[in-house]
Amino acid sequence: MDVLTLQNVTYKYEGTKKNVLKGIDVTFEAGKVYTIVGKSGSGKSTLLSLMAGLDICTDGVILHGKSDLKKLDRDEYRAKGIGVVFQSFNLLTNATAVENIVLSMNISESHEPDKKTFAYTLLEKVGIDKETADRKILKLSGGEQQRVGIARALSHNPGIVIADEPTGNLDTDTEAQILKIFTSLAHDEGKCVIIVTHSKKVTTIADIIYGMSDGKLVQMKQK
Ligand SMILES: Nc1ncnc2c1ncn2[C@@H]1O[C@H](COP(=O)(O)OP(=O)(O)OP(=O)(O)O)[C@@H](O)[C@H]1O
Repeated sequence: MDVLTLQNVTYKYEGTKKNVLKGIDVTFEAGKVYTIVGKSGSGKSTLLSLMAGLDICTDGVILHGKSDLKKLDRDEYRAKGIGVVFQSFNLLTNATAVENIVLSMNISESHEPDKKTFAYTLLEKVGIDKETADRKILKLSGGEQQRVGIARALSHNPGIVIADEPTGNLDTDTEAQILKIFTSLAHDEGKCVIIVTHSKKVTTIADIIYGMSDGKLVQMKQK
């Protein structure tokens, strides 16, 4: 199933002259892991921010299923359709892991009857036990924080998970553990997982690798 389709997507930052993205055509399907690689400044994060509904393209169309992101309620799309994982985790450091998840569920107006129990279950799924879930983020390791970041992205059960350098701050072993979670989300749960990365290790889990070069996306490998 196609979950995200980009047709001739072009983007220029306001007040600048140069197109950062130049006519991108690509389809992302459910159940697959995609990685996007490319030099610094080639436009990867810009592309992710458009797919995450944080901005709209200057030209072209992005479809979520059959719905045009330009016409959709993008707040709703961000709250329910897509989960985002950041390199720097972006968690509330003075709150506990479980509080971070519950807060995110409140923001996305989750209808889950018992949010706290659901949050513990979600955290357990990504390898965070109850004792760790009750600790403040500041007292968790980088790998644990990223697991919480993934659980938060999953808290509204999105069909698409996008991640910007999700293992950039982690050691090799921890990176491998986090990558297992992403693989399982795609292959066992049918989510569409899109990861921007500079890490060779991350590209090894990809079903499809795209290279971004000067605002254009080129398919490099398909399993
Ligand atoms: N807010 C902005 N205003 C103007 N230009 C911007 C803005 N943000 C990014 N750019 C420019 O857009 C281009 C693409 O940037 P982008 O962050 O998408 O690249 P990237 O491939 O993600 O790089 P990196 O790997 O370093 O994160 C760069 O030339 C950058 O300078």
